[in-house]
Amino acid sequence: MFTLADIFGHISNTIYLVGSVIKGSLALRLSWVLGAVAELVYYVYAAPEPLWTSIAWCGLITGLNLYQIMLILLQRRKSGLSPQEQALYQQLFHAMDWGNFKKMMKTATWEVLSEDRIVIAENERTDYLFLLANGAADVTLSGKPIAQLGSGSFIGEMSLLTGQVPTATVEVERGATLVSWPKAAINKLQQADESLNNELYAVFSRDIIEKIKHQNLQLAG
Ligand SMILES: Nc1ncnc2c1ncn2[C@@H]1O[C@@H]2COP(=O)(O)O[C@H]2[C@H]1O
Repeated sequence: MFTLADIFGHISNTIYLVGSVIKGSLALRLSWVLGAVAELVYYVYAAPEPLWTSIAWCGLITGLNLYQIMLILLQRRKSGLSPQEQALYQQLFHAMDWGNFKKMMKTATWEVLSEDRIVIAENERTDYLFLLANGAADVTLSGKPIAQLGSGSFIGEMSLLTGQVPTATVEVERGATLVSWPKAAINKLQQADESLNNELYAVFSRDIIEKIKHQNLQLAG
């Protein structure tokens, strides 16, 4: 039969376990705090007398992690970027300097599509670069499907790089979260800052490599 102390011991270790599986330093720190608090209760009731040395260690671990959580939250607030933008940075733009990414995000517009939308049509000049932050899109050429795009894919980066007309038609599915930039704003940033320009090339290269890898798998399969 479990005693109250046993239950808190198990709760504590379950929290540590879950916290270790979830990605992200904030989740890990939170699990350390919650786990240490549950462990502290365990040490109060596990023996006839509270185990003061272990309780003191739990208190110290809780305090240090609370301090680190505060630093992470302060850093996030100072960064001036929304949690969505920060997630985008971690996922796709980490090759870019944080300040340059912020400059890019200033010219970006976020939108959740209420219906399917053709954002780029083959051979028709477009004034925008898109990023599918979340959702799916179909790429067609002369009406034939050639690829499917998932979260984290750029749309229109090829024509932005070549200066030519778009190579395909892209229809984004309803419910998708789309980020868009006026190409003129991106070009202006590229011309004003060589490092930003190089970093953007690195980001696009990664995207195009992923597309080629995906295409290769489709061709092979
Ligand atoms: N084979 C492909 N796989 C994935 N995406 C593609 C493929 N061909 C074209 N695209 C995307 O469709 C877009 C059409 O406009 P762009 O040529 O500017 O940029 C293109 C890419 O973003």
